[in-house]
Amino acid sequence: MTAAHSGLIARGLAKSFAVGGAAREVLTDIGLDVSPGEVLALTGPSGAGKTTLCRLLAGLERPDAGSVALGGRTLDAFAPGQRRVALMFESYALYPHLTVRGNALSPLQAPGGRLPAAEAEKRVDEVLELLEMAHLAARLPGALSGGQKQRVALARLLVQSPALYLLDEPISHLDAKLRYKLRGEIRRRLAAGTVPTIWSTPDGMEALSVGDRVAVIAEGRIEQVGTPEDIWLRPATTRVAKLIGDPPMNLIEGELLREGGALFFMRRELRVPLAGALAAAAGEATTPAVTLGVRPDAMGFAAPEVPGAVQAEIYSNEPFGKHAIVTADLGGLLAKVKTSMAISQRFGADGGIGRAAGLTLPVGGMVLFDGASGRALPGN
Ligand SMILES: Nc1ncnc2c1ncn2[C@@H]1O[C@H](COP(=O)(O)OP(=O)(O)OP(=O)(O)O)[C@@H](O)[C@H]1O
Repeated sequence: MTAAHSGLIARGLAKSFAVGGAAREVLTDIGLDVSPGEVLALTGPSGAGKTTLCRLLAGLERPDAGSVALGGRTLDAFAPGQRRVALMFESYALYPHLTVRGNALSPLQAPGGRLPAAEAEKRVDEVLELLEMAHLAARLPGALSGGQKQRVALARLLVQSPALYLLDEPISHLDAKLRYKLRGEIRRRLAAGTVPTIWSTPDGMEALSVGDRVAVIAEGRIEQVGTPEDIWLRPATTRVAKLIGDPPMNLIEGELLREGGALFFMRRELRVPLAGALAAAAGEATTPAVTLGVRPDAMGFAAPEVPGAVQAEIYSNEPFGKHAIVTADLGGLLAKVKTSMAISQRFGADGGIGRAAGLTLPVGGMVLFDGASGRALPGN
């Protein structure tokens, strides 16, 4: 394989595992490009194949098909130790007999990564400080919490100067405060360098926040690769739409209806006029069955009698302090609306469960998907 750039290039990777005597393909035709200094966030549900893909790239598993190049050379014949890949294991794999500092220093004392002692110590100090672990430097892993162990594994990764960083769920076990802080700090550090990074996480919002680009994987296939904005505004499939967002996009199955010159999306009493890009997308539909995607923060509430408001009933009302998630029942169809606390409180002290409300739909900010394949219609 000739490399088009000096980052990571993977083409046609496939992997099966034998389960109960039969081969089960867990990765199919995976292609990825990660440029030098780029952070590619890899996100997908549990079991999608994220860890297996990281293991293939690190050389810990052999692919059944496909090829990997890094820094302009093909890695396929290289053993893990020859690949200059820094992999942070989901299971941490710490040395139990070494202190936190000893674990963090270990890659800098190994052949291939060795640094002069003073420089190695300095790098470890700096990374332990960044990860708020300096005060635990003399502890053994056995005396650490799960989140602290995860930070030791992170430290051991960040001290290295590899040709590729692979971070497999690097901050999943940290408390929320540290997770928010470190995802920014680590991203900043990785993005300032020239090493390509893959950051795997099941959390779609974490992926949007850390990735220059995001690759969404489901059932062993890449569903979409794009900038965080692409993935957010133009999910390629309903699967991607279901994985991204807190809460994710509302997906409403319905039908297209042409009346006079106008196009509508219909689902029982819900009737949404389609204009602009949505009308163009609707024009590409091959069957009337479509799915309309609406982000929870794109919808609003109005009094039920306001003309154009969709008649709904409050199903649940969850206050989060800064905003609220109100679930509206549209005649058996539940839609989540992300709204302000002030509006959610207007429904009453009890949350207004069962009260009538009007739901207003956005003019833009919606996506139409083909009802059968779940793929976004061209033109969205
Ligand atoms: N050694 C193995 N033998 C058999 N099946 C395996 C093996 N390793 C992984 N699998 C299967 O491959 C699929 C992908 O697993 P993988 O660990 O790569 O997913 P993941 O996306 O990393 O999930 P998680 O977020 O839960 O870590 C799963 O169905 C898993 O059961």
